[in-house]
Amino acid sequence: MPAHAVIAPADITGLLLAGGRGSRMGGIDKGLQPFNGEPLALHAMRRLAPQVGPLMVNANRNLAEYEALGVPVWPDSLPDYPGPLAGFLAGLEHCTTPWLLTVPCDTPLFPSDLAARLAEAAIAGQADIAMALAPEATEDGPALRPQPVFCLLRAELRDSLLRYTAAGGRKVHAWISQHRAVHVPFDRPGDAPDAFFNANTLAELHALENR
Ligand SMILES: Nc1nc2c(ncn2[C@@H]2O[C@H](COP(=O)(O)OP(=O)(O)OP(=O)(O)O)[C@@H](O)[C@H]2O)c(=O)[nH]1
Ligand SMILES: [Mg+2]
Repeated sequence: MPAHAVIAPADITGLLLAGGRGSRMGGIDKGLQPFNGEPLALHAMRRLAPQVGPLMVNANRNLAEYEALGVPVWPDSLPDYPGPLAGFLAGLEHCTTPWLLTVPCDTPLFPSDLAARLAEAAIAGQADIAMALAPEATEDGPALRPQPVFCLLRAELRDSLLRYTAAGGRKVHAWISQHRAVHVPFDRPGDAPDAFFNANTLAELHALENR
C-alpha cells in the first residue's frame, strides 16, 4: 500500500449493530428504546452517516422498524444470538466497500471523528483492523479499555470470520488477534470523556439521557 494512501469516507460502510438480545434491559430491543424522545438507533445513525459512505443495520427483531430508517437491514446468518461477531459477519457479507465500520446501537454519544481516526491509524499501521480504546474508571484510576464493537475492518476479512465462526469461535478479541490490528486511543484533550458510555440497562439509559 502506498504510504500516502488514505481511506475516504465513501470507502467505508457504516454498520449499526442492533442484533443483540438486550437481556440486561429485560430482553427488549435496545436499538428501538427512546433516548431523548427518539430511538437509540436513530441517534447512532445520525452520528454515523456523515462519517461513512453506505449505511446498513444488523438486527434480528422488529426488522420493519429498522427498515424505516431508510437503510438496508441484515439479520444474523448465524443462529441463536452468538454475539457481536455475528453482526460483524452479517455486515461483511453485504459490504461492497473496502472497509466496514461497526458501531453498537447503545452508545449514542460516540465520537464524530470515530471513522476518520480509526482510518488514519489503520493506514499508518498498515493494519486490517483498527479498534477504539476509551478511558474508563477503574479502582486504580482511569484506564484505556478496548471497545471491541467500535471496529474498522477491512472487508477482505470476511472469509477469515466465516471460518472462525463456522468453527464455533465467538470471541471478538480472539478473532481480531489473528490479524494485524491497531488500537486507537480516544483520550486526547478535547475528547468527550463519556463518548463511549453505553446503556446496558434502562437505568443506565436514563442516566445517559440526563447528562
Ligand atoms: N448480531 C448480533 N449482535 C449482537 C449479538 N449480541 C450482541 N450484539 C450486539 O453487540 C453490541 C454489544 O452487545 P451488548 O451491549 O452485550 O448488547 P446485548 O447483547 O443486546 O445486551 P445483553 O443481552 O444485555 O448483553 C450491541 O450493539 C448488540 O446489539 C448477537 O448475538 N448478534
Ligand atoms: Mg450482550
